[in-house]
This record gives sequence, structure tokens and C-alpha cells, in this order.
Amino acid sequence: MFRRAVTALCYTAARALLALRPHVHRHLPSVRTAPLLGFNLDSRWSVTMTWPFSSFQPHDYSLPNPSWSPEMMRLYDHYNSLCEQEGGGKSKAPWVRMPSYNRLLKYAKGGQCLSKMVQAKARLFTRNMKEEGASFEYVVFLNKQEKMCTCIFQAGHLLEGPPGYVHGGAIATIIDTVAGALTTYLGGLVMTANLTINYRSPIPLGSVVLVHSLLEKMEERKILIFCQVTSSDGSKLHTEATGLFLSISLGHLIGG
Ligand SMILES: CCCCCCCCCCCCCC(=O)SCCNC(=O)CCNC(=O)[C@H](O)C(C)(C)COP(=O)(O)OP(=O)(O)OC[C@H]1O[C@@H](n2cnc3c(N)ncnc32)[C@H](O)[C@@H]1OP(=O)(O)O
Repeated sequence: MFRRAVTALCYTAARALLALRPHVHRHLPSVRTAPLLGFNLDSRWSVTMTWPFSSFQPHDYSLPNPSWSPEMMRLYDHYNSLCEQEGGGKSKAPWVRMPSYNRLLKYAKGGQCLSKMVQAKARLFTRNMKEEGASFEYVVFLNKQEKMCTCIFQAGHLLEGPPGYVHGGAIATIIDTVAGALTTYLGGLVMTANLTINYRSPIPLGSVVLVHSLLEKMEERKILIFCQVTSSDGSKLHTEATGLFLSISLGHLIGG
């Protein structure tokens, strides 16, 4: 009963927000949407929002699972050792591991009601394969000081494009995901406006690569990102890309 009343209240608030759309658009700087979605620029990256009436914790897909290869584990251990640790260890460490769930809005602070409005059945497609290791296995680390992200990506057998190699669309997906994570941290709600990709050398299926994403320029709502995909030892360049992301209002997300 109480829960239904709270949900109804959220709907009303969201509808009011929609009615204010032009106002919100003009007067809410994008960065102010960040805390709404749980992105506190000063604290550790944390997008978990527990429903106030339950202790449910979503599964974090950025943690190791048995499908991760020794190379994936080696790189994970390396970046993890550079991160802040639970309990305050390495508190000045610039890196944080970004948790990753199978739904974006539902588990973001303030996103619960929105997730019902946008599409209750919606799921993040990179995180919804039943078989571990079959498609996208990845973990993103954020360096707040350098305004960059590094992702360790293991491409599973369902991502085949040319025989034995990763599909270009899958590569675009992981680039968009990593750049999207960085721009979300920097600008709150964002959408990809433009992605320009140069495929330099094919990525063998099953291999582990690094996806680096770096802030180039931030001008009002526009965030320009440069990306590189390299072999795990950095010796081979697989892909280069630039992405333009635009901070958007809540109204843009809900109203389309
Ligand atoms: C919970 C969180 C978890 C964190 C993890 C996150 C992981 C995320 C993983 C998933 C990540 C997945 C992410 C995804 O996959 S997002 C999905 C793919 N993207 C889309 O579907 C976006 C579709 N497009 C739109 O919605 C709108 O067009 C947008 C929002 C982009 C702009 O429409 P809006 O009405 O807002 O803006 P405007 O038109 O007034 O333009 C404003 C300015 O921008 C300039 N401009 C616009 N477009 C382009 C362009 N193409 N090239 C160059 N410039 C462009 C324009 O000239 C103007 O410049 P100026 O005249 O002011 O100088």
C-alpha cells in the first residue's frame, strides 16, 4: 500500500518534471543530473541504489567469474591493486572499479521510478547473456584525476564477425560502453551523438584487449572522447575512435 503510494508520488513528480521540460532543459546544467543518478563526483564511484524497502543487492558483472582467462585475471588484479580498497585503504588512489549491473536505471540512485517509466523490461544488452564468457566480459576502471577509463575486455565466441575475429559492431559496442561510462561520470545523463571508428587490425575472438577512453574536450553539453583499443600488452593497436556525447535532460530520456 505504502509502496504503491510512493510509486504514484514518483510518477506524479516525473510527470511534473516532464511538464517543465523546456525549463529543466535550459536551467539544469547537465552536471547536476549526476547526483540524481548516484554519481557523486567527490566520493567513490557507486551506482548501487538499494530499494528502501528491501536489502536486495544486484549482481555486479564487473567482478571475476570462472570464464575469465588468466590474462584477464592478471590485468584485473593489476588495475584492482591501483584502486581504493574497501575500508579506506589507498584512499588517495586515483582509480576506482566501476560496478556494472544488468540494468542501468533501476540500480542508479534516483533511477528506480524512472526505470519503470522508461521501460520496465529494459536490460543492458552487454550484461544479459546467460552463459558466462560467451559474449562481453569486461570491467571498467575509472581514473578520476586523469579523466580516463580503461576497460579490460574479453571477447567471447558469440561475438564473431569475420571467421575467428570479433565483429566490428561488438567492438563499437564496447567502445561506446567505455566512453559512455566516462562521459556519464563527467556529465551525468548523456547520449552518444557521434562515434567515428577506425578499425586498424582485427581482434582475435577469445583474446583480451584494453579499451582506453580519454576526455579530449568538454564544452557545455558536448563531451568529446578519444578511444584506443590495444592488445593486452599495449604493443598492437586494434582500433581508434572518437566519440561525441551530449548531456541530456531527464525529459529527453523520458519523452524521446
Ligand atoms: C547508471 C549508470 C551506469 C554507468 C555506466 C554507463 C554505461 C553506459 C553504457 C551505454 C552507453 C550507450 C550510449 C548510447 O548508445 S546512446 C544511444 C545512441 N544514441 C542515440 O540514440 C542518440 C540519438 N540522438 C539524440 O537523441 C539527439 O540527436 C542528441 C541527444 C544526440 C542531440 O540532441 P539535442 O536536441 O540534445 O541537441 P541539439 O541537436 O540541439 O545539438 C546540440 C549541439 O550538439 C551538436 N550535435 C548534435 N548532434 C551531433 C552530431 N551527431 N554530430 C556533431 N554535432 C552534433 C549540435 O550541432 C549542437 O551544437 P551547437 O550548435 O550547440 O554548437
